[in-house]
Amino acid sequence: MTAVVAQGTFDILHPGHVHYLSDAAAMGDRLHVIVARGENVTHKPKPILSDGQRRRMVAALDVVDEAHLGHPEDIFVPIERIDPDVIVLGYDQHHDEEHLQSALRSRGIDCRVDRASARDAPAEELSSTGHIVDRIVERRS
Ligand SMILES: Cc1cc2nc3c(=O)[nH]c(=O)nc-3n(C[C@H](O)[C@H](O)[C@H](O)COP(=O)(O)O)c2cc1C
Ligand SMILES: Nc1ncnc2c1ncn2[C@@H]1O[C@H](COP(=O)(O)OP(=O)(O)OP(=O)(O)O)[C@@H](O)[C@H]1O
Repeated sequence: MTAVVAQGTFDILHPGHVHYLSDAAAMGDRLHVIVARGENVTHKPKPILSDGQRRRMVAALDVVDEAHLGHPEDIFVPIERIDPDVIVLGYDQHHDEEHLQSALRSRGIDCRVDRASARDAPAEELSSTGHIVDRIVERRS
């Protein structure tokens, strides 16, 4: 049984999220998703939806076996509990594979790090939360 971990913000679900999570699910038998706490999202605007709502929406996806809310301070706490065989990063996530791998090793966590593929979105599709929010603001203002 290969346990896989994927993680992200997942604010306002779109087909890009489904692609990432389907890709991650295909790399093992059981997919766990860690949903980032809003307070820890610092590289882009804070999520619109609450931590609990984002976690519940991710949990409702077919490819997801378990969705966990992230730890507020230490990202390795949920990893230690889940004990995955592989962590699958999103194709564009800023986390560095080598750096993450050595941090895992120094915590005594034996797990490899892989990356999901990018997705070719059809032109009419909005597959970025930032673009969906921009479109809403443009249409409603
Ligand atoms: C292996 C791994 C585990 C993570 N676990 C958590 C966690 O437990 N709690 C959390 O808030 N964020 C966690 N994150 C980080 C988020 O997914 C996200 O990268 C972070 O909240 C910052 O968002 P931003 O990078 O888009 O600013 C984890 C990231 C990685 C790579
Ligand atoms: N169109 C896409 N194709 C492939 N993977 C995607 C796509 N959109 C999102 N993902 C993956 O899903 C991960 C989790 O999504 P997250 O909600 O953190 O970011 P996002 O949807 O790209 O948001 P934003 O547009 O605000 O940056 C992303 O880091 C990314 O790797």
